[in-house]
Amino acid sequence: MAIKVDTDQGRNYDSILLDIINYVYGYKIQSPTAFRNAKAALLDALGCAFESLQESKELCCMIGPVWAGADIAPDGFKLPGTGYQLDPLKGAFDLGSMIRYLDHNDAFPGAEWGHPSDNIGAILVIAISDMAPPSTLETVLTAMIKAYEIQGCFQIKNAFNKVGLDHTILVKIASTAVVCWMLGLTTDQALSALSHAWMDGHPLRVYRQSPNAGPRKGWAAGDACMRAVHIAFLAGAGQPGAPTVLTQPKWGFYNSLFRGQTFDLPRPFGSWTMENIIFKVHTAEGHGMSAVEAAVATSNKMQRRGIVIEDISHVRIRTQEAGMIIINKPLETLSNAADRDHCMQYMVAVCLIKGAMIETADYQNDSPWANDERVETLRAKIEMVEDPQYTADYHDPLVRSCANAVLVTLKDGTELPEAVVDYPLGHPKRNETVSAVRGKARRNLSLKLPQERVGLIMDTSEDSSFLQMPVTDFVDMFIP
Ligand SMILES: C[C@H](C(=O)O)[C@@](O)(CC(=O)O)C(=O)O
Repeated sequence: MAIKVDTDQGRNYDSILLDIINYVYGYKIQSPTAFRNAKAALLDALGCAFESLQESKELCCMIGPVWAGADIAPDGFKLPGTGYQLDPLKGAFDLGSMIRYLDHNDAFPGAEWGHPSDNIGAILVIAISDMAPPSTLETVLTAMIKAYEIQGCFQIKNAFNKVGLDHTILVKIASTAVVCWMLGLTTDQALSALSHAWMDGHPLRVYRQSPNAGPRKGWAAGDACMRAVHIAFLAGAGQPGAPTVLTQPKWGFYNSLFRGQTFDLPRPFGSWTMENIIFKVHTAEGHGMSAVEAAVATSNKMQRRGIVIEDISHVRIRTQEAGMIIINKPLETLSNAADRDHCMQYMVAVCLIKGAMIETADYQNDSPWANDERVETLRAKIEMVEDPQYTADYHDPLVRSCANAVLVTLKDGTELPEAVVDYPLGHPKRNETVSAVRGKARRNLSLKLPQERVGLIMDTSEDSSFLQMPVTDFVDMFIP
C-alpha cells in the first residue's frame, strides 16, 4: 500500500495515523468470510438496537431530539425502530447507544476488550446523510470491516484499561477514520480529523467497574460515535490537525495518557477482526459467556439427579484474567442492570437456579431475579479463580479461547463433574454461530416490526444483489 496523503504537511503525521488512513483509503477488502460476517453483524446490531428500545426504559429516556419540537429534522437520519428523524450527531449518539445498551452486541477480546459493532452508530448515519455521496451496502460493510479491523488490531496488545481509559476511545478513532472516507474528505482532512480524535480527552473506565458501574457504559459508545462524526465534520470544514499528536515528547498522547508507552500493532490491517468476531448469542458479558453455558449444563445435571440449590455449599469458576478484572463481584451491592450484567456471580447464580440461560430482562431492576434472596445467597458462595492456562489460551493467536469451568460442591462434600466450555456459542470456532446470530436478529427485529417485514429483511440480506442495494432503501425497512 503506497501512502496516498495529499500534501507534505500530511506526510509529517505520526506514522500510525498515516497507516490508518492509508488502510482506510487504499485497501480493498476481498474476504468473503469478512463480508458474510459483516452482514450478520449489521443485522445483529440493528436487532440489538431494537431489543434496547423494547427492554430499557432508561435508554428510551435518552433517545430522540435534544429539545422538544426538533422531532423531525428535514432530511435527517431516520432512527431505526422509531419515528424520529434526527440531525447526524444525535442520530449517531442514539443509534450507537441503542446498539450497545444491553451489552448484547458483538465483542472482541485482547489486551483491551471492546464491541466493534459500536461503530455502526456512526457508519450508518453518515451512509444515508446527504453530506456523503449516495452509498450502497457495499460501502457500509466495507466501512464496518475497516472500523472493526482498526479497533481489533489495537485491542490485541494495547491495554487502555491499564491506564484507566475506556475502550470506546477506539470506537472514536476507528469511526473517525472510516467516516472521513465515507464523506469523501481528502486524506489530509482525514489525518487532521484522526489527530483530533486522539487529542479528544477520552472517558475514564471508572463507569464500567464497581462501585461505579452504571448506565454510562451503555451510552459511551454512542458518545464516541457522535464525537467521531463531529470531528470529521470539523476537519471537513477546514480545521487543521496536530501531526505529532501521539509522539510529541511532552504533550502528546503517549506521554500524557499512556504512561510513556507507544502502541504495539502486531498485525497489518486487513480483515482479520471481522473474520474472527465473537457474537453474543446470549446476553452475557463476553468473558462470562462460556460460564453461563457451563452453569446451565450443571443445573440440568443437578435437576436430573434431584439436587436442589440449597444443597450447594460452594461453586468455583475457573476463568481468564480479563474475567477476573471485569466481572468478579462476589459481594458488592448490585444497583442497576449495567452493574448486574458485569457480575459473573449474578449471571451464574441465575442460570444455576433457573436451569436455563440468563436473558436480557433478567438483569433489569424490575426483574424478579434482581430481588431474589436465593440469588444473593448463592452469589456469595461463588468464588472465581484465574486459571493461567485459560489466560494464556485467550491471548494465544492460535487458540483464542474464552474459557470458563464451573465446579459445584455440595454440602455433603460431593463434587459434581466440572462443566468446561472453551468456546462460547457466538465464537467463530462454533459452527452454529452465524445461523444462531441470524435467529437472534430475526427475534429481536420482530420486537418492533411485523413478521412479513422481518422476513423481507432477512431474505434481502441473502440476496445476491444485497451489496448493490442503496443504504437508504435498507434503512427504510427498519422504520416501523
Ligand atoms: C467487551 C466486554 C463485554 O463483553 O461486554 C466488556 O465487558 C469489556 C469491559 O468491561 O471493558 C464491555 O462492557 O464492553
